[in-house]
Amino acid sequence: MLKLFDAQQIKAMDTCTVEKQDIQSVDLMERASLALFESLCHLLDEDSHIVIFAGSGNNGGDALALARMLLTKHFSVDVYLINPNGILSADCAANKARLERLLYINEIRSDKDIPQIEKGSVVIDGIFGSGLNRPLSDIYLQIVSVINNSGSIVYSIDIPSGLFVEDNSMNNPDGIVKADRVFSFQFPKLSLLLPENADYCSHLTILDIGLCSECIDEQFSDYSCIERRDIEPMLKKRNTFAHKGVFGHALIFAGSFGKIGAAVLSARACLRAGVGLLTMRIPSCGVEILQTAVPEAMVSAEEEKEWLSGVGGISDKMTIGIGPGIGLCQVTGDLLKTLLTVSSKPMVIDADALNLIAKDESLKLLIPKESILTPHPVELDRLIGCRCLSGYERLQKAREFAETYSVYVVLKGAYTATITPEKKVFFNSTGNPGMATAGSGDVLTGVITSLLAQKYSPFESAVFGVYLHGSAGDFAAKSKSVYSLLASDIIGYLGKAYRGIEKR
Ligand SMILES: NC(=O)C1=CN([C@@H]2O[C@H](COP(=O)(O)OP(=O)(O)OC[C@H]3O[C@@H](n4cnc5c(N)ncnc54)[C@H](OP(=O)(O)O)[C@@H]3O)[C@@H](O)[C@H]2O)[C@@H](O)CC1
Ligand SMILES: [K+]
Repeated sequence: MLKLFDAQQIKAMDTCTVEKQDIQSVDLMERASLALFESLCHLLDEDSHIVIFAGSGNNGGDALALARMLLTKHFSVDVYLINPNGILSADCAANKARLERLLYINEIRSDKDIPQIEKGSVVIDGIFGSGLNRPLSDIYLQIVSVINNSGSIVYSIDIPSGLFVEDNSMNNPDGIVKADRVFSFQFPKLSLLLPENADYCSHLTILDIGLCSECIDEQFSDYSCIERRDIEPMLKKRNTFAHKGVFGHALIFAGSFGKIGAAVLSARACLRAGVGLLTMRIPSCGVEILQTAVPEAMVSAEEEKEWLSGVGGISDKMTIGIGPGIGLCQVTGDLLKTLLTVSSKPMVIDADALNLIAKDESLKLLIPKESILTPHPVELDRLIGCRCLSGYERLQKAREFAETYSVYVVLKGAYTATITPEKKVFFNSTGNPGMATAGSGDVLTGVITSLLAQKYSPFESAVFGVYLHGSAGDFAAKSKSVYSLLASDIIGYLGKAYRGIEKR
């Protein structure tokens, strides 16, 4: 699991590593720059012209060390050191001295010194890193504007200059470098996983710079990234003598007139994710459709033709999922209230079930503890009753919600975040933009309900389900492309996603 840290913690681990490994901080900078150099070389052409912008802190120091390394490979390099106050960090000054022996360093002290960037150049952005402590102004704004308007490929060191590590709600969007790729040292930075910052980081590479693991373990963090090695041990092996009764009985409430497709998708996904038995509670208009499309599912037909109004037959043995395509009818809201009242086991709540809860405050208190709620950002905003101005704010509000109601919130997005009742946040690392398509959420509900029915804990059902869903989506995108991917394709690749987890 990759932990995510704030700027102070990063500094503390830096200092701790230098102490524990008995090295100088400039040696750690050399190690970081070497990791960057090796990774970057794969992306450069022999005749690339490289324009490096270095700031006065250690991010600038990294950039100057990188320039020296690129010269050893005979790249054409221009270096601009932005130093309006004439004060450099010690390690930046050390690297300036080393580089000066090999290359003339241009210094930018006023706007007259800002260069035009030659067309076709590759820009390295080493102006500010995790030490940024205020939005950019003056000369820095002008330099960022020149970089962003240059049409060049831009690679940022550690984090795009001008972007804060965590909260950018009060930042100036014009004062942030737009990077084609960010090479982040050791850990991703929280802000790079939030949707409002998508323009500043098209691709992300994490570089291992050998920070001391003891120093990392000492630092507490509420934020982590889930990796495959965290998921693999969760997979429950199947016993030779297993029968369908062992793998749980899911009961999914889904569909309304015109939205029976949502029920079909969640049913198929639930079965493909391995549940033993599945009952679909649907309005009667969907019975033939569902029985034809998913013969493996049982159907509990609602008396109403077009929407759900009654809970039907439920038992304690069943694991409930509710929401895909159910609509917002008052009678369906009443059904949801009854269901929340009579159930004490965790359930999966999605889509219009979340919107119905948002409409009736009293329902929130009825949600069984440890249930899994799977909102997209707009559904989350409705649920908490306010329009969040940033992904960062939304994440904090979702954490408060998860704690207040003792539930797991799966906040869907490019890096879907599973938030626990303890307010811990686990970002997912699989998935792709092709999955931003109709029905993708219905598939996720089916998968998570399936895992919960198979006795995965609510935490495992959420993080494993999200990982599996994303991984199936990645296989689907490889075959169908991100443009043509359908939610049904995700279901089709759930088996391959399982194989991927089971392989090693
Ligand atoms: N993680 C690791 O272990 C390793 C980290 N390493 C690298 O170190 C980087 C962090 O370095 P850092 O702490 O020196 O901060 P960095 O961002 O370079 O500069 C901060 C300086 O800028 C200033 N300043 C701030 N905001 C400003 C503004 N808006 N406008 C103008 N000035 C502003 C502020 O000074 P101030 O003006 O506040 O006095 C301060 O002096 C990190 O990102 C990574 O690249 C590797 O080398 C080794 C391993
Ligand atoms: K940077």
